[in-house]
Amino acid sequence: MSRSNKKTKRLWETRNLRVLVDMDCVLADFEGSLLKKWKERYPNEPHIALEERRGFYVTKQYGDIREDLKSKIIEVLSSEGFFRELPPIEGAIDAIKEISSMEGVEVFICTAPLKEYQHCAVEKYEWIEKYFGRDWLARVILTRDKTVISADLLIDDRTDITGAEKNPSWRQVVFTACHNKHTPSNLLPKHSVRLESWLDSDTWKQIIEDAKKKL
Ligand SMILES: Nc1ncnc2c1ncn2[C@H]1C[C@H](O)[C@@H](COP(=O)(O)O)O1
Ligand SMILES: [Mg+2]
Repeated sequence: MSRSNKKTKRLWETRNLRVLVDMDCVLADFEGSLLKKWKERYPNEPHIALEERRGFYVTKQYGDIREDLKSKIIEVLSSEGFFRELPPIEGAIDAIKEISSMEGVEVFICTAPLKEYQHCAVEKYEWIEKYFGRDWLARVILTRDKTVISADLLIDDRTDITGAEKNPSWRQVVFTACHNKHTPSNLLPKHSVRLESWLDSDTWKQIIEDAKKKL
């Protein structure tokens, strides 16, 4: 086979590695910001320190303390500016830009809006435009069912993702967050790997390279 034919063959045979990246607790500091705003809004109510957080839904853990705290937490989460003002998680923006510039890799931001979507959905777009630029708006997937989205990897903090598709095409990279850091590895999704921090670039680069080899 001639050199130019070989190149053509490679172009036909390879496809991009598709990586979905979650926003809350992966790119944006949802939990830290919620705790800060909760204490400001309700200084006389009990709060749950990040070290004490267990289980994905912060709303449930507050509701377990006292039923009415759940609706108060939802009020803070759904208030104007909550999602727009979330600070980025350390190293996240640079890491995602670097992953997306890697040869043969495409990145989409895949995030679930609150059912109280009025501010949340719009502000998620504003946040992405602010930190990634306007071009990235074409890479946003807003869905409450991530199982139906086709990809190779999903980087997400939630450890019990379910939906209409029983066998999602992606393998999960469990991003460590306050609510899942104590979850033992036997309770993590099948075939998942953990990523502790975006600052651990050796690990995320290895995960991407390993996934590329499996294409
Ligand atoms: N830890 C959380 N507790 C309650 N609600 C949460 C938490 N993390 C995210 N959320 C909200 C915010 C989003 O609108 C949806 C799902 O977020 P996602 O990070 O896309 O799974 O739930
Ligand atoms: Mg999340």
